[in-house]
Amino acid sequence: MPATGDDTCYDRQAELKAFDETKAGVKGLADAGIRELPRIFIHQPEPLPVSSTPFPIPIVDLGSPDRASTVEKIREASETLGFFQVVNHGIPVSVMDGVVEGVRRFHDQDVEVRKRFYTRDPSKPLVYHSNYDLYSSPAASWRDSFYSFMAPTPPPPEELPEVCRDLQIEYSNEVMKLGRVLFGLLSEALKLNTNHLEDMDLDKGLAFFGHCYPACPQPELTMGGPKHTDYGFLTVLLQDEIGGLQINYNNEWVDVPPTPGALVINIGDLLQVPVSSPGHHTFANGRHAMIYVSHDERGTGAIISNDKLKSVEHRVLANKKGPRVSVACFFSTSIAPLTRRFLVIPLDGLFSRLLGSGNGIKFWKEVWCDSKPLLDCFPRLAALDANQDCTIADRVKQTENGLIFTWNWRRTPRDGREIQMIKRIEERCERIPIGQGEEKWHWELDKDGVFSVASLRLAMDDMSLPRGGPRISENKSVPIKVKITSWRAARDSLPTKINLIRRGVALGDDLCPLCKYQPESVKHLFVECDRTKAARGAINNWWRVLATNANELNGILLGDDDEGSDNNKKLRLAKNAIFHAYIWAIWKGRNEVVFNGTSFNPLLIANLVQSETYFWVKNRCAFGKNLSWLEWRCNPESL
Ligand SMILES: O=C(O)CCC(=O)C(=O)O
Ligand SMILES: [Fe+2]
Repeated sequence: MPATGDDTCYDRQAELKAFDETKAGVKGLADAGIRELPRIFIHQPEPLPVSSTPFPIPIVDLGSPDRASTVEKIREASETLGFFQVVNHGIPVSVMDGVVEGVRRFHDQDVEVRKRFYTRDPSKPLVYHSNYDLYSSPAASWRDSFYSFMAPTPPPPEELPEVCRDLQIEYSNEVMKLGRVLFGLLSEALKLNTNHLEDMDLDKGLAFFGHCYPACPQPELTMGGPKHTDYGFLTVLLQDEIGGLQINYNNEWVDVPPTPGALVINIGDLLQVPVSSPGHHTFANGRHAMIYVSHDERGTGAIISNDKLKSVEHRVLANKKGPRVSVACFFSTSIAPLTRRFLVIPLDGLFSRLLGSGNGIKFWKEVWCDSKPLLDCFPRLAALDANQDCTIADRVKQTENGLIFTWNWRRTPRDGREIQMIKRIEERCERIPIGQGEEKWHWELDKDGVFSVASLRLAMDDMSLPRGGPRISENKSVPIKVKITSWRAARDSLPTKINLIRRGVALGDDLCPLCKYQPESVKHLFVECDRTKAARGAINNWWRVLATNANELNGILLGDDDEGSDNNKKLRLAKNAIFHAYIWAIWKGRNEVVFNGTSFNPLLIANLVQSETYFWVKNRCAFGKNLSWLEWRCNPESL
């Protein structure tokens, strides 16, 4: 049995750090000729099977004169697979081959040269590292990458690595042109004017990623790239001849074999954006609402594809052959301060699902009592069920005397592990309020719980216009998603355990997931909990901004109500940003404990607050433009 993350004897964080500090990436391990994978790379077995029959990923000929049929093919592929390939796309083969070679050369450089680019600081013109989520993912992947934001504002060429700079620029320019063509076709596929998506500026921001998947000694134990969906609008992927990319189609992994001359195109989360029908269960995939706001930032919302186009899960297998090289270009708005006409609102936690009898939800296959489907958490047990497609109502019912389970196993479960797993599932079910009748989605920002774009806009206005109750901060240095979190904390509407219980959600206990000592209210979590006090202490070791002994949430920011004592506006803004970052980082850290079982580390919170606020001040405030990381760390008062 391979070692996994829940083996407490091993200091995973220390191993991750040691690996990261080599700055040599996975390539360094492969070059050293290691035979056995370090345990940080070992993944849990994947529950979904690999498809036994090859499934062709459609190839769309962009040179075809029959536009209607091209649009139709793209529509069909984008609505089902979320993936297609394009040929005759206008990018010369020489440019494609050139950029793959350039990326290969980058990763082949001497380790000392590579090290100079190795960083986790996203403000650098070129970021090179192994596993962007090294410290947060359950297992590291056998991949190194570098990336740059090539549009709307590319870095000065001299900041890009010499071995691939020209190719990176040339290829990105070509992808930008292709992007306009693709967004035109996608607009038509959505029955909109050809220019619709381009006019919304979806084609304006581009990130270039150069991935390298070195030869792996034990590919069956790890992944080249873990399963994920792409965050942005649209991805243009160029892979070399080795292969390994797979997509999840009907709960099977299907290969996307390399096709010479073709590019792989896939829909990202931001183009899917399902919000208008939150009752629809695919909502669990959609993490954001994209509101298109007209020029005065007060127009009506328009949702882009409203769940028509699919952002589909994919992964990359590790391989004994290698290194495999790929170039992924993402059109996205999260890049740079692209345009102020978009507001991307994170919807995590703004919807909560109120379960009915569970008649329409698959017990094993859909997300309902955990952050993943039970099939992913308990694949062995799911395989033992005589009907893996059963609904929640088939397996569990709420009665006056509590929950009644109706299991239907192929054979009697064995004592020991299997019985234990059944107990664990039953415990999870106990935490979820199973009711009667239909499922409902409760929209947190509306008192009736009903979602509409209008209610979202109203809530946004409510946050920004002068009315009673807490208002959303006007501090422009702070991103909206962060301000929403602190606004919700101030109006006591974050789903802490106490608030969930108040809303009738039956939880096992009401204890704070961090200290496990006091009930988790907003006030406890952000103000009273010793763990978050420690985080404020750690932040104060750098810059004394937050009170550790406050009695109320709005007493945390030191000096906030004594404006006269601090007449430096810049400092006031920066300190206020730290307050928002603190709330946001605590909530994020708390959710990681609850949903991913990670531990809460006050020092990491302090680091996150320090680095996030640095980027906000630097990128979002005119006065922060020339701020250096060193100044921010050593002498923030010098702002
Ligand atoms: O390397 C590949 O084939 C896929 C990369 C990918 O999925 C990504 O960068 O998001
Ligand atoms: Fe991807």
